[in-house]
Amino acid sequence: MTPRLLGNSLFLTPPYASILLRNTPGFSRGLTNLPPSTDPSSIGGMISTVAERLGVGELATGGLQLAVIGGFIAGARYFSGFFFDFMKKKTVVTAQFDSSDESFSWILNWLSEHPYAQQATQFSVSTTITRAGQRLTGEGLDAMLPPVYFLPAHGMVHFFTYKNRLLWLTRERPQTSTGAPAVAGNAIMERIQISTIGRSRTVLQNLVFDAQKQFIERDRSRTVVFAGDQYGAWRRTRSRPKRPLGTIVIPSNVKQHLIDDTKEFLASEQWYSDRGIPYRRGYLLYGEPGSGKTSFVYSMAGELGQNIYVVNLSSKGLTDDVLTELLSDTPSRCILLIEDVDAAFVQRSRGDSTIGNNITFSGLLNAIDGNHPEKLDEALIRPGRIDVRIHFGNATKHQAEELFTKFYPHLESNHISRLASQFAAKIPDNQFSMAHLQGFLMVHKKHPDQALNLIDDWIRQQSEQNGATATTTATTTASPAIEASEEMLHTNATEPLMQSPPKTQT
Ligand SMILES: Nc1ncnc2c1ncn2[C@@H]1O[C@H](COP(=O)(O)OP(=O)(O)OP(=O)(O)O)[C@@H](O)[C@H]1O
Repeated sequence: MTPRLLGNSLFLTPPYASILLRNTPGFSRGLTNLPPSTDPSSIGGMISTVAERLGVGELATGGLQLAVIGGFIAGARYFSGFFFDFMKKKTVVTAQFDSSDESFSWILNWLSEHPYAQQATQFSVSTTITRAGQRLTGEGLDAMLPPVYFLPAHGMVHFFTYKNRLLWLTRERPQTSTGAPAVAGNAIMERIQISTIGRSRTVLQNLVFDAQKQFIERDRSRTVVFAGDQYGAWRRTRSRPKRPLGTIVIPSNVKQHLIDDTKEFLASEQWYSDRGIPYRRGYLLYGEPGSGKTSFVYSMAGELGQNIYVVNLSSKGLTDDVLTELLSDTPSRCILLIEDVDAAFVQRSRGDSTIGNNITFSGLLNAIDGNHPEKLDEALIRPGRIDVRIHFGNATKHQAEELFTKFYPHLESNHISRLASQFAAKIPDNQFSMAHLQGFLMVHKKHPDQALNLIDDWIRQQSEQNGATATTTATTTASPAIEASEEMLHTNATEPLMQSPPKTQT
């Protein structure tokens, strides 16, 4: 191999030239062993001639040859890469999807349903479709089995067709300049690139829109839940089948009132805008654990066709700034679910300025109000922040009866309503949470008669256990947090189940 030939091949076939350079270990050694050429038509010969005219010695002539050839090759490599990129830009369109973005999930979902992914011989198997490490789980057809997604494998090129066009795809994990895997959030970043020949990007754009539509379609019958992370970004965490409101057992007048209230709110954006009032409505759900507060929010989300954005005030890493960032970044229409708000009341009543870990009460108000410092001294519960308060208590007899009936929908209605009223008659009012009763009925989910026969024993057992717990609690000092929160709950326990401050709209 002579430098001249190599030089020619570099310019004539750019892509191969760079491979040649990388894969020819003897090349540099061969170069250093080259004697100064005497052929005047070769590059070496030309250099020798120039060197002779300049009166340079033989050793120096060899060095000069090396320098010129080295420069020549470096230049050739640079220009070949440049040329290759230039040609690629002119002839290939590429769409890139990073796992830090929502669109990555659309593409993965689309790919998992594309015939190519079903037939590919090199494929990866996943039980989740991840976006920056966030799991989309629990979406299998069978609730007991996780879903399985078949996806094109990493680190290779996959060819497939879309609308009669040949496309190719690569899936890779990008690296940082130090060679470490790039991360997005707390997960290793992934990148998908889809390319096709041509200069028009219409085909790739259509693919993206198809993928988006398919993804949204899948979500239509589901409620999608996003959680705020410590960087102030919303991450999709899961989607759940919509829970019908009928499965939530609370007084029907309250339920209906809330449905009407929220629907009216959703229809009055213009009204708020005309009066310069912030377009939001706050609902405070408070009361006993396991009384259906969270379930009710999810059902309302399904009923209203809204997604849920959850911030937990006790989560680590949540600061005032992060909270403000999150709340200012919610979509114009959504349900913002702020969990553990009681932490705010409890610690404020103790005189603490911080809630949970790193956020302050004023920071919370700030974030809710859209960052208006002049409102900081106002309490959290006032119309405009919290417009409706709903108390969720332990199960009443009436709720127990309804829960029982809903548990056995397949049984003959007269029979089941007779059993249900007998069951309810045995349940003491306001003693057990709905979650607790649900747990008992789950054990007898196929045997309502058995449930009725065993409920007395269960109540006795629970009362004994509770008695033991109560004694233990009485002998230990209750934490100030518990005392304070009790105070607040008791104040409201005598109120009707739902209270609504005077409406702003008349
Ligand atoms: N009123 C209710 N109607 C129907 N199911 C209920 C009701 N209350 C509780 N449940 C059931 O009990 C379980 C727990 O309910 P949920 O998580 O909604 O309670 P919660 O009030 O939000 O509790 P916590 O305050 O501890 O978060 C759920 O499976 C739910 O189906």
